[in-house]
Amino acid sequence: MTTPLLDVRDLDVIYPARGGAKPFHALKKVSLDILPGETVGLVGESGSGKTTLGRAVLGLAPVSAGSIAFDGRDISHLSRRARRPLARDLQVVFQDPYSSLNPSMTIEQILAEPLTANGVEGKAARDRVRGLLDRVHLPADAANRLPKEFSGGQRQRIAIARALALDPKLIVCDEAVSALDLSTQARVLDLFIEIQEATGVAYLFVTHDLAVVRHVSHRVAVLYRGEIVESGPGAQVTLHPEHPYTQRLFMAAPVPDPDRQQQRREARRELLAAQASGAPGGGATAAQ
Ligand SMILES: Nc1ncnc2c1ncn2[C@@H]1O[C@H](COP(=O)(O)OP(=O)(O)OP(=O)(O)O)[C@@H](O)[C@H]1O
Repeated sequence: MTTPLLDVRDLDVIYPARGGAKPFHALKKVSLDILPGETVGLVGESGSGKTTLGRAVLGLAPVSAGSIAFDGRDISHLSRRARRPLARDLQVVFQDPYSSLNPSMTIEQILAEPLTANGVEGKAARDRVRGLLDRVHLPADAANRLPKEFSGGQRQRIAIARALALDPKLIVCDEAVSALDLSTQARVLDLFIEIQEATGVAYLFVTHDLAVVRHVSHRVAVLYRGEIVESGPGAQVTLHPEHPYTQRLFMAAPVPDPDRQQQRREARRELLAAQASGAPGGGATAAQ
């Protein structure tokens, strides 16, 4: 059996009380693993805790109970300093390509920064920057330009190139295509897949967008109010969801195939009718 690259076990995240608000229990006993080279899509409605899980993996949210192991090592409670070397293997691509790149740095400087911090300098760094631009299908002369000279999709390619600079094993993609228009989204998603096929990188793909999760994920986990209510192979969870919350989530999502859309409408009507009559499997759910 392959050892997971990321192994989250019984994770609780409780945000401390602040400004008169009570502590907030954002994740409850969440378990999830990602194998090397695999994409796990994490879906759920707004506020379900998706970003919190990504942030906990990155050391940006408090681990109140449970554990997070990466590449066989417990990283649940590392200090900032102890975490630094992890940046080689564990990277992130955020949603907003407009705020995630330093506007005063050239693309070469942006891409060279993680390289320099890891002792790759001079010609080796310049060659690597050229290779990274090529990897994300941007021209070599992009190196001398500033972020403001690029479109949203191109900026996201630059953010992806930066995440790839040190050949990471896992990238947390937090709503990484949500700010892009649909056709740009599709091209950037295809780029993620192409990069994975070429490098073997794994992704934790955090998204509220079910079309996105269908497109990229080998496996899907569904979060509802801080708990994973269903997980399994992508096709199984997205096409034949078992948990009533997942059924509602996916049936409410538009899909491009009109036949499939019709099937979903009918299945949704049946489910709602079953819920209204209190039939088994149609009513008492964690979603209520
Ligand atoms: N720093 C924080 N302090 C207190 N509560 C927080 C904090 N960050 C998030 N929360 C709360 O935790 C819950 C989960 O938030 P989170 O951002 O993880 O959800 P999400 O599923 O990613 O939502 P969205 O899709 O809207 O980004 C929300 O109720 C949110 O208000």
